Amino acid sequence: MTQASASQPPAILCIGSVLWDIIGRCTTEMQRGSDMPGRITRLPGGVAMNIAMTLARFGVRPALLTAVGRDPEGDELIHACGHFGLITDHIYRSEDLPTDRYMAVEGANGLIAAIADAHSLEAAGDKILRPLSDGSLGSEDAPYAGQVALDGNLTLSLLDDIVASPAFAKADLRVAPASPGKAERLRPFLTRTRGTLYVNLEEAGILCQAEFTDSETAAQAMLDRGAARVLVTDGGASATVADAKGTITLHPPRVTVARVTGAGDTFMAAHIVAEARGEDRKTALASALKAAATYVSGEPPL
Ligand SMILES: Nc1ncnc2c1ncn2[C@@H]1O[C@H](COP(=O)(O)OP(=O)(O)OP(=O)(O)O)[C@@H](O)[C@H]1O
Ligand SMILES: Cc1ncc(CO)c(N)n1
Repeated sequence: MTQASASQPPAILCIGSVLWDIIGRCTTEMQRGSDMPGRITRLPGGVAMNIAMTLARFGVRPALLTAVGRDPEGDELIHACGHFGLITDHIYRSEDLPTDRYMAVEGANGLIAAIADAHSLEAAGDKILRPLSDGSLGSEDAPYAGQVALDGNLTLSLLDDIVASPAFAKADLRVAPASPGKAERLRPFLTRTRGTLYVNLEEAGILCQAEFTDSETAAQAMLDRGAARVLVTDGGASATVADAKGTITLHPPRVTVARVTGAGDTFMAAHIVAEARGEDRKTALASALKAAATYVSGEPPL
């Protein structure tokens, strides 16, 4: 695997959770208390990692900013990140914090339950951002001016610092909630009118304390609450991009659904890449919808 030279800035930074996903899968339906045979896998995961891996599939080479322990699990995770072509040089390696983990149980009836243990990421706090001030990726005089994908596993207080920090003043911030349960953490992006938010209809509802039935109404409500720019997706139904220039709503192509988990990450990564290619608002939205629909249909994206 090739290593990026120190002088070559990464195309995009992915900041947030990078951890081991431990997923138990069972092919029959499960309920609370079920004890079933199945398969248990361990894979690199975390929202920042998932976005980075998806970006890498689209041909860009992201750098990760996260906390990873100096334990054997951490060494293995760093090695796995390198295997996917991700830049790991700027990751904060903690002596005393263990590598984070996420655990989910999936039955034939979908996700039964999941626990995200991102305590080390939370405990590391702004230490993960040091490369943006120590000169390796940016400094006070020359803040990082590229694209940044942020994940909602960062604490509300760190997200709040990021939107206000001079280190991010020039960055093109793109934010995704980790889960509907953590959507609340994105509130700083509403109050500070900065960045681009990628949410599904449910997450838009949580952020606006409302219930929406279509992406356009949800996107408009997010702007009314202070968001600078927002993309709202709604599965096989419409998706909307909205900012001060107005709103555009398009539908994804109709596909047969083979898998759904990861559709949101694919949409976000494809949209970031489309805009980096210089596509206009409508074309970039159409590209992202098509890539995510293709992913959902089970074919490789693009
Ligand atoms: N049934 C579908 N038919 C066509 N495209 C789909 C379908 N479901 C999802 N997609 C594509 O994926 C995009 C994102 O889907 P969705 O709104 O379900 O995201 P999400 O809820 O964040 O996904 P995730 O399951 O990753 O959390 C949609 O805008 C669309 O392009
Ligand atoms: C922290 C965390 N890790 C992993 C996932 C799924 O990969 C998630 N939603 N959140």
